[in-house]
Amino acid sequence: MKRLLSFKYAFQGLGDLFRTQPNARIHLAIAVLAIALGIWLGLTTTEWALICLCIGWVLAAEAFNTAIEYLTDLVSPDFNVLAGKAKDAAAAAVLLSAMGAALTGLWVLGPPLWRKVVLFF
Ligand SMILES: Nc1ncnc2c1ncn2[C@@H]1O[C@H](COP(=O)(O)OP(=O)(O)OP(=O)(O)O)[C@@H](O)[C@H]1O
Repeated sequence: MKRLLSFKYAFQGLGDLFRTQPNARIHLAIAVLAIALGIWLGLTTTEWALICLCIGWVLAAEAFNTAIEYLTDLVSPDFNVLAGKAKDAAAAAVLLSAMGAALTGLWVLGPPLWRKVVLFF
């Protein structure tokens, strides 16, 4: 029962993430687009594994960033240089993960997409 409850709390966290964080919603929309493109392009198993890893990685970074923002606001509601640095570092983690995912997405989806475009014309 306790195990089941921890899943419930995790899903509560997911709900809060997508309700309160516009950036998480943007990343989710990009993930849905990448999955739709992947289905259309007929990716291989390995390519799907890379896309799934990237999606999980970026959304997890968003969740950690949100957790750090909440904790920072709790611990330091007033201006504090260290609080700012903590939030900036968390935001940098999201940026780095998104840049890695964007490059991987280009690498995996780019060539088959290009072939489709060339075949079309
Ligand atoms: N308590 C604070 N003390 C000092 N600087 C802060 C503090 N809170 C926020 N900042 C600065 O303002 C920036 C924006 O903080 P904010 O809490 O608005 O995050 P955000 O822009 O809403 O992030 P996200 O868009 O990822 O939700 C931080 O990255 C930090 O540089």
